[in-house]
Amino acid sequence: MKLDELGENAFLRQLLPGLPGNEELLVGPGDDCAVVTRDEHWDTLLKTDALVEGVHFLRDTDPYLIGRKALGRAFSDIAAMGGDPEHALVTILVHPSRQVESLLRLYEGLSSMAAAYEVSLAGGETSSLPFDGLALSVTVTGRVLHGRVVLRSTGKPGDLLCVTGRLGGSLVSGRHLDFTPRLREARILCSNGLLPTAMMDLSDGLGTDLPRLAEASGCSYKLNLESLPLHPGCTIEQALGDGEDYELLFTIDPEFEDHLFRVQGLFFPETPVTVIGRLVPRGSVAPSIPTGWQHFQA
Ligand SMILES: Nc1ncnc2c1ncn2[C@@H]1O[C@H](COP(=O)(O)OP(=O)(O)O)[C@@H](O)[C@H]1O
Ligand SMILES: Cc1ncc(C[n+]2csc(CCOP(=O)(O)OP(=O)(O)O)c2C)c(N)n1
Ligand SMILES: [Mg+2]
Repeated sequence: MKLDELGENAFLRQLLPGLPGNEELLVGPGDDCAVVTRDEHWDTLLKTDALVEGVHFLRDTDPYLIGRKALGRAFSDIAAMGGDPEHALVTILVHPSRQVESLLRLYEGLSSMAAAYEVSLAGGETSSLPFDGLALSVTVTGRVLHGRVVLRSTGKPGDLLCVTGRLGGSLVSGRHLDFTPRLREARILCSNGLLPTAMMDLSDGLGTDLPRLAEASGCSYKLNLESLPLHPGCTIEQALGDGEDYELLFTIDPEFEDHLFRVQGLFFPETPVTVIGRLVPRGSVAPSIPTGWQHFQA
């Protein structure tokens, strides 16, 4: 069977359950990052992410922005676990005809994003690609306080569904190349006595990622489409389907709603938080909403 007949989700459902773990692996495939034990204070987060010409950026995209996006995407996943990034390794696969200067500029982008969060670029790998193109793979490690990691799978029926920022139009606006990973907001949400019950980042679009969080948490969901925080000029369909918002989708106990907005107003008033619905017991009919991005879709 070909991948485009199966689709990304079904392929991963087939692939992931058989993979080996070990005693130190606390959270394996299925969440934004893997979690591994470190010491009595910290757990380690592991993330790898690919960026491919023609899929995530175009041939004429400024390489500086490609570099920033490559690392920013992985940082967004670290944020979604309630952690902080520490080190990065970068693999580049590139056709020999490409300009050296463009790769150096790509590394300026990587370096600027790394430096902004005091992350080391600790090494990587370079290989030639036997056909025209450029692909990058970024692996990032991070840390999270021992026992305080926030998973996708721990939301409870009744919890409020919340998003940071605004949604939609990432490709047409160019925002998919120029976003701030929500590390600061996630850190604040995970301290200050709030601790989201579940969290993930929005890379494939709310229409794909919300059902993933709900399913992982063993819940269904109610979504108030009118409440979605749209980027100016965007439609509800775009907010659900465009993807690459790199915002946080998280759930909290409704008891903490007032506290959430006090904390947001005090510590990150520039980033809105919006309640967009709630988790409900599984069995309730999930609304049918347009889905977002899936690799290998024909
Ligand atoms: N080729 C693979 N081998 C092992 N695990 C994979 C592979 N591809 C994806 N995964 C795992 O599947 C889950 C979903 O992947 P992905 O959609 O890329 O996550 P995210 O949207 O958070 O970046 C992740 O936990 C990831 O580790
Ligand atoms: C040239 C181009 N076409 C389409 C898109 C839109 N797009 C590409 S990948 C993607 C989804 C996110 O990428 P993925 O590799 O699935 O990230 P992950 O879920 O693994 O974090 C979207 C919306 C784009 N950014 N650039
Ligand atoms: Mg994806």
